[in-house]
Amino acid sequence: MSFLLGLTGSIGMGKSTTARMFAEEGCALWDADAAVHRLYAKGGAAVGPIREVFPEAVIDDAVSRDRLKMIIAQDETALARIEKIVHPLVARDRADFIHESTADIVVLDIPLLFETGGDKGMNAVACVTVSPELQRERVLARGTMSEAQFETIRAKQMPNDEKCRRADFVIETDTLEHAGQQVQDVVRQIRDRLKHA
Ligand SMILES: CC(C)(COP(=O)(O)OP(=O)(O)OC[C@H]1O[C@@H](n2cnc3c(N)ncnc32)[C@H](O)[C@@H]1O)[C@@H](O)C(=O)NCCC(=O)NCCS
Ligand SMILES: Nc1ncnc2c1ncn2[C@@H]1O[C@H](COP(=O)(O)OP(=O)(O)OP(=O)(O)O)[C@@H](O)[C@H]1O
Repeated sequence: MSFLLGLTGSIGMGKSTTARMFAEEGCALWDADAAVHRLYAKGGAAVGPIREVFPEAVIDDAVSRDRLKMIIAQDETALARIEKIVHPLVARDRADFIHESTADIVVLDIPLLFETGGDKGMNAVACVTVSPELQRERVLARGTMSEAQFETIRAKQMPNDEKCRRADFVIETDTLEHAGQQVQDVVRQIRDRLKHA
């Protein structure tokens, strides 16, 4: 059984970038957002259940994220109803990945790890962090979200300092070089632990 390292952090804090650094160190990588993309795509397991609740969110047999964002902006109960459909499907995808993996360390990139109680199933948790100013700048620079959408998502997430307090490792994503050094250090510590276990 692989060592399960949860990787979390608030929106735009650098999870995906840091996750790729873990993959470069030989860890297997599972990405919750990528799982959601597969579930929403044509043939994905979320398409049918979403269509039943929000028929207007499905275009060409795939879930439209733009439509979902419009629905969420107009109806404050919508996100919770979407989550109720999506989260169990994501959990199944993750369990299958862990079951099939042969790597010594599996890194699970999960934005809502603490919010959904997923941290309990991990051997350790790493949290990425950066200043709120840089976070905002990075998210808005992507151009995929308005300021209001960013604030809605951020308000729903556990504050980042609390996530960092609860994590076993904190990785500061101020520069790529600094983050890379911290990733190597975390991997070294875990492999040392596995050697002596
Ligand atoms: C709201 C949606 C349509 C926005 O899509 P979009 O492509 O613009 O953004 P993306 O999915 O990359 O999300 C950006 C970031 O927002 C945060 N976020 C996304 N969904 C949620 C949520 N339900 N609660 C809190 N934060 C969230 C995460 O940090 C995520 O990484 C999409 O995120 C969605 O369908 N969310 C519901 C499913 C879900 O709960 N996903 C979270 C991972 S399991
Ligand atoms: N260590 C770093 N140094 C400099 N820039 C970084 C670093 N990590 C991430 N970034 C930049 O910050 C932005 C957000 O990073 P990334 O997409 O990895 O965040 P995320 O936490 O996965 O986002 P989300 O929660 O929205 O999915 C990107 O533009 C990325 O290039």
